[in-house]
Formats: sequence, structure tokens, C-alpha cells
Amino acid sequence: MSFRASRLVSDPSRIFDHGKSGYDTNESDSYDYVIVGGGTAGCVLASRLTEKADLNILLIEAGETRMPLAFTKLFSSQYDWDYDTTPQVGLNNRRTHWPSGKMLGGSSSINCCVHHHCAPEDFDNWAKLGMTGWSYNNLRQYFLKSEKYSPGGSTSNVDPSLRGASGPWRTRRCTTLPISQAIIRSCEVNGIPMKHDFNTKSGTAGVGSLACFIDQAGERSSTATAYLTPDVLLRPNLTVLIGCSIERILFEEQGGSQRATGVQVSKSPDTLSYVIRASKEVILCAGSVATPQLLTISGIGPHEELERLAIQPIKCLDAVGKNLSDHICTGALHFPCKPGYSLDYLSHPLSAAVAAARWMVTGGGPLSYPPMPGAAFFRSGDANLPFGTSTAYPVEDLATGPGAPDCELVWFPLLIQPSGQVKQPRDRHGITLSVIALQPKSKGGITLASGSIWDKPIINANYLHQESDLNLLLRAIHLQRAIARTPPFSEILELTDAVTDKNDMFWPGDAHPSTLTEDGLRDWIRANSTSAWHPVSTARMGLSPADSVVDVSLRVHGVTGLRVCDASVFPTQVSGHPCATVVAIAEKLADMIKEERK
Ligand SMILES: Cc1cc2nc3c(=O)[nH]c(=O)nc-3n(C[C@H](O)[C@H](O)[C@H](O)COP(=O)(O)OP(=O)(O)OC[C@H]3O[C@@H](n4cnc5c(N)ncnc54)[C@H](O)[C@@H]3O)c2cc1C
Repeated sequence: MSFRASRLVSDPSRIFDHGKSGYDTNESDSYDYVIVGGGTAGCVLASRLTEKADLNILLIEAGETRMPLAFTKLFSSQYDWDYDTTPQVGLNNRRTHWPSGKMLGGSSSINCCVHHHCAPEDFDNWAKLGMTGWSYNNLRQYFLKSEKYSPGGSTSNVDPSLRGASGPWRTRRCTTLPISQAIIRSCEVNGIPMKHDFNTKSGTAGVGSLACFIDQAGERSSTATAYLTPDVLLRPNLTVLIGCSIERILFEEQGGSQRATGVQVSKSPDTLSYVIRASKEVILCAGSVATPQLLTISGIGPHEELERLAIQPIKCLDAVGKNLSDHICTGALHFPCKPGYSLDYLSHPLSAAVAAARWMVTGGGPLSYPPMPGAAFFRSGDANLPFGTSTAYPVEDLATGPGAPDCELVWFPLLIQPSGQVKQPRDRHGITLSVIALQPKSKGGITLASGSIWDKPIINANYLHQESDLNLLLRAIHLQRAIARTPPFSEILELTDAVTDKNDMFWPGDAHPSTLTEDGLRDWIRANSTSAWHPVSTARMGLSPADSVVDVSLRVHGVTGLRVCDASVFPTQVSGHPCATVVAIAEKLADMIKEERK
């Protein structure tokens, strides 16, 4: 096959050898590996596999090229798949918005840039479940291989020798506002120990500043900007096809089993479809929603789902689309603060313009700050923490080990309302806190709305279906209120303890104590809690085809030539932010494939 000069193409006909009018067969010559989805994992794999000059790789991405914009500006735009869940019974029948990156870099191009290894126990637990090769010790080398850490920023107490130094992915501690240090101190006073670096073997429990993937120029380091650099895109053995969607994976019977031999791709439902061949493997990296969708449309899914939509079965695998686990937050708790301590002034156009100019000239200033400057990882069963009387309500201990957290407190140095339910008062300043349930008991699933990838699938996360999850968030509200009443954080706040209207944005953060009934708080959680946008496990790794989709080599059970590599393969949920784990998994798979080919 002859390659054209540019390796980044958006017209599928350009990767065919048939010439301008030769689309009659609509079939290309073959690539060794076809990677489906140029997202977080897909970019890593494409970059690492093409380090071997004898491997010919095609990366196909439904979205376009990367956009270095503030993350919320991309929501519901052309760069977002813009999913919604079904009405969630546990959330008073509300639908919740699920943004998901639709561009090179995928969700690493749209997320909050928190760089987190999660808890070592998460991966040791994977190994205990039989996932040989996936313990923390196995994965740590890949966390470090991916990373290029720049010392400095808000905390000088990070030991750089424990960070990756020569990987492509730029990480650092960004400068943050003083209020973040005040919150950290108040958490410590309440019994959460200081943690200088959440990403070491010593575990992640504690409070401190978060690392982020924002480079020295103040720009997001997505897996597209980090791994698909201009040099990589010039490699003759890499072709990147953008703006094209895989419609299904193609199989042929070979030697008594079904082998994935290629993909069907198109720019839109109304344009020509092309067939692209993979001589070795198709690697599915389409993310936790699109991966189970594509598998099922291609004939690999639960028997009843294939039958319902009259899809020709290739392999019945019951776990496709099941075991969906997503992190759920309390909802945003707002606390009024003195002017000058938060970033709310940026809502004025003039201040925003000055900040934008500063960012463009120096790469610094408030627009280079990470959206989430710090966090506290703790356990909902910790008897030393101020959960008030809510400890009377049972929470099942689902943390992955004695040192692993099941809750994360995050804060934003301004008033934000992710669910958009309450109108933000003008000229008010404040801080937003929220606690994420890291090991929720409630599980959901993804099913098809139709047999076409052009229709969004049905997402049912089953949030707060389990009482234990609701009780955990209830405890977390008491903790957040206690931290806000502890100096030095409390000295920056302007609490009145007088808000009685449950629809006021400062209830329950600044509520009059008489209004704080446990039932009222439960109602508030159901009306306000939101997704933390960390869906995993919808094509999970496991030993048995009865309850998992891929084996420990990430090969789909019962077929050949097909692997999955993205957040959908997590055997279980992780206790934190999953992006670095997705990157580590992709780094590991690239090494496994290179090793297999020796
Ligand atoms: C708003 C938001 C904030 C988040 N914040 C953080 C954070 O701060 N830190 C953190 O660790 N994690 C965060 N996460 C989670 C993290 O970003 C994801 O878990 C991770 O990026 C998922 O990687 P992936 O490779 O599984 O999927 P993705 O990165 O989503 O990649 C899937 C790719 O496949 C493409 N695709 C899908 N279908 C097709 C098709 N049919 N044909 C071709 N291409 C297709 C998509 O366009 C996409 O590019 C956040 C997520 C969101 C949405």
C-alpha cells in the first residue's frame, strides 16, 4: 500500500489505493493493527506501537483534532458525545449529563486534568481477583513511564525521584489560590493527615494538592498532545483517520473460530461506508460507553440483547455493557466567602479578558490553575472524622483495602453548580465543595437503543440504588460542613448559619442548624447529586466469559484478533481519577504486544 504525505487524514477515501474514482470495492489494503477510537488509550497505543517500524498502524477517531480550551466550554459542543443517563430513580428521576470527549485525546482532552494513580490496593485487588500482571507493582512502572513530571508549583514537598521523568505526558503541581492551603489545613485539623504526593507506593489516603496534566505553558497535556506529537505523526507506519466512525467490527470464520478481520467505517450515516482490514488485530479503545455499544452491534453481547435487536451473534458474552460503575458526588455544597479569595471575579467580562490576555502572553494566571486544586481521600467509616449523628446510618465498607479510601473531598475556588439546578447569585463569592463516593455499591449498565452506532445507547447508572451509597454521601455532607467551620478555612468564609430555604444555593452549606434533618439532607442529595464522570467496567477484564469480556491479555473471550483497551476493561472501580490508569493500561498493552511479536 502506498502512503500519502500527510499521516493525519479526515477523508477515508485517502487511505485507499483505488484512486479518486476507484471506490467501487470500498475496501482498503490491510493494516497490522486497527485502533478504534483515538481517545485517551488509543493515542497512547498508536504512539507506542509505531515505535516499532515494522508495525503498520491505523488509528481511527470519530471526532476531529484537539482543542486546548477550558474543559466546561467543550461540554455539549461538537467535541462532546453529550450523553445523558436515563431518568435515575435514586436521583428523583433526574437524567444526568455525561460528557465524553469526541476528538483526538478523547476524554483526556475534555477532563479536569487531575493526575492520580488511585489507591495501590485497587490494583492489588485486581491481582487477588486473578488478574495476573495487573497488581500495583506491575502497573507502577507504566504510571511512571508515561509521565514527565516538572517539579515546582504549589507544593515543593513532592519527591521528584518518585515521579516519572522521561515520559511524554506532562504533569506538575500548578500554582493555586491561598484558599486551597486553608482548606487543606482545616482538613488536617479535623483528622485527615497531610499527603504531599497522592501518587506513590505509600497510598493515596490523606489531604493535599492534586497533581495535574497541565504543561509549563499552562496548557492541557492530553494524550493527543503528549503522544501524537508532530514527530510521531510523521512516522511512515502511522496513519490517523479523524472525523470517521467505526460502524461495526467485521469477523470471518477461521479455523473454527470467529476472527476480527477489520472494521466498517463512515463519516456519517448518509455517506459511503468503507471496509478497512486488520491483518493482526482490531483494538477497541472507544471508551466505557461506545466500546460495549460497538461490541454488541458487531454481534458480541448478551444473548437477550442480540436477540432483541436481531443482531447476528458472533459470540454471546453476557458481561458486555454490564457492571457499569460510576462515581457519584454529593452535589455541590456552596459556602459564601470574603471577596478576593475566590475566582468568581472572572465572571465579569473585563476580568475574564485580562486573565485571558495574561494566559496567552505568559501561560500563567488564573486560567492556568487546575479546576480542582486539591483533594482529601478518606474513609467513610473513620471514627475520628466529624460525621455527626449520620454514623448511625450503615455504610458498607467497600474500600479496596484497609488503607484505601472510599470518599474523596474535592473543592473548586469559585461558585459552580454542575447540575445547573440553582441560579447563581450575582456578585456573590464562594467556594464549592463536593464529596465523591469512590466505591459505590450501585451498579448499572449500557444497552442499545438500536442496532446503529449513530443512535446513542441507553445509559442506566442506577445511582443511589443502594442505601449504603446514600448514607455515605449523607456522612460526607456533615464532614464538609464541619471542615468549613474550622479555621483557617472558616476565617475566609462568611458563614451566617441562617439559610433556611432549601432551594437557596447556600443550603445546606450555610444552613440554619434547625433545618438540617437527616431526611431533608437525603432529599437534597437525591435532588442535587451528580456523576463524577468516571464510568468503568462495561467490558471488564476477568477470568471467565460468564462474567467478564476480556482476559488478562485484554483479548475478547471466545474470538480471535480482537482486544479492548480503555476504561471499560477495569475489573473493578478505582478509588480516584481513572485517566492515569487508562494511560498505564495502554502503555502496558503496547509492551505486551511488542513482547508477543519478538
Ligand atoms: C468531564 C470529565 C472530567 C473528567 N476529569 C478527570 C480527571 O480530572 N482526571 C481523571 O483521571 N479522569 C477524569 N475523567 C475521566 C477520564 O477522562 C476517563 O476515564 C478516560 O479519559 C477514559 O479514557 P478512554 O480511553 O476509556 O475513553 P476516551 O478517552 O473517551 O476515548 C474514547 C475515544 O473513542 C472515540 N470513539 C467512540 N466511538 C467511536 C467510533 N464508533 N468510531 C471511532 N471513534 C470512536 C471517542 O471519540 C473518543 O475519542 C473525566 C471525564 C470527563 C468526561
